[in-house]
Amino acid sequence: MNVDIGNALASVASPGVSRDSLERLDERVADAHERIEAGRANDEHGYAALNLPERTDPDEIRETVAPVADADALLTVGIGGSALGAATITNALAAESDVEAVYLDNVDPAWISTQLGRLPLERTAINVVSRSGTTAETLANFLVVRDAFERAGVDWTERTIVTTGESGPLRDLSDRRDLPSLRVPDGVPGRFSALSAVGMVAAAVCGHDLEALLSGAAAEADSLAGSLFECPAYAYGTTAYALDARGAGTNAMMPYAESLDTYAEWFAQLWAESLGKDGLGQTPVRALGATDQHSQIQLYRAGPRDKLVSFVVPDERDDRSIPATDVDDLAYLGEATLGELLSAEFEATEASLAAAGRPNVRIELERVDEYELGGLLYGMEAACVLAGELYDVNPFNQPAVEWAKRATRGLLGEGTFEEAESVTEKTELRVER
Ligand SMILES: O=P(O)(O)OC[C@H]1O[C@](O)(CO)[C@@H](O)[C@@H]1O
Repeated sequence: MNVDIGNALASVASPGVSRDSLERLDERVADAHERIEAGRANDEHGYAALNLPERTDPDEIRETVAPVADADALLTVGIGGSALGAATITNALAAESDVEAVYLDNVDPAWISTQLGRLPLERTAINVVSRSGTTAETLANFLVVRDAFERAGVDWTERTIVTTGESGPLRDLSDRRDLPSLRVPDGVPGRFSALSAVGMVAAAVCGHDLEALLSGAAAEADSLAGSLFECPAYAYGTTAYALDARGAGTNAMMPYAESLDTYAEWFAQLWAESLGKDGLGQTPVRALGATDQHSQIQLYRAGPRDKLVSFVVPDERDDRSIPATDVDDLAYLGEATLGELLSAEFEATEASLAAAGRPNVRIELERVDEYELGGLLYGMEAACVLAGELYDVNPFNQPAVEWAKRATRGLLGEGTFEEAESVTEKTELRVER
């Protein structure tokens, strides 16, 4: 990935960051880079995720998924970082695969039943992913999926791949049933695990090029340097941090490729769960170009000056011509292609924000393929770790999510939890029709 931060400079936008401020921040980037490299060298928790390009073994992953190589559909049962990385890869590359990748990353009963009802279970592989092995939604969905396979007379043990930690209920089940399984590498938080077996099992079952994904990530890793002016990932992380410090508390991630829609969702978890700490953090918002030009841009251009817009744009894309028309007013379209229209829309929207003095950053990819995706995922993870250093927060934990998990377990009778009692003591001011 390449990054252009020109439209985030104070000479263009407000809030904006001046060149001088970037120069001063670059001294902190040098220190942060040293810290990150030390964390990588010692395989410290979290930093270890930035070693995945050289640690992940594509052969081991392909061997493990070989029993389900005949699948027409892949049902991934996982949530958060145990689904979004894989979904980003397989949804971005869906046009290249004959395998339909479905993600059960919620417990909405009607939706789950619809998915199970429409898939050819006898030719569907099950990919169960949970780092902790204890996540209620994932385990509940897995119990439901198993039951559905059994009712359909399909042996789920023949079609299941498990990715989890070294211990926990899912590890126990996997060992007990001798299921093909892989380990979530130690020290790699869920939202930073797309380039491990967590993201790669789905990519392998869908036939994507694991080596290309990892070498794209490795190239990004090689670009990490002690200056933001030499490292796209750090340039992005520093700019986002600097803009937040100057009032842009919202970061709208707006890829100009339908295939990158899930990437924006993955970014939202990465940015929110990593940096949302100690009262700090920039709120990630998902948007999509050109679609959200017709829903969000009014606000981004004329609303409060509290947003950074982050565009992701591929330079090359498969194209489709717009047929010529005898309607004079539409002649300008008939002479173009959809890709040219989308690129013009992107450039026009980027320029429209700059013209209104609204900060935005461009993240450039050559095209949406395995190599570039690997680089994008790694680059944004490194940008996030760098931003964590600048915010001086721990980007690798997520203690605030545990309250609701305890309350849920209490409400479902799995022991006594004070959080569950608080749920029943809700303050009410009901307004009824
Ligand atoms: O992989 P696991 O342990 O099932 O967790 C799933 C997700 O839930 C979280 O722990 C948040 O609840 C995320 O950090 C994680 O990606």
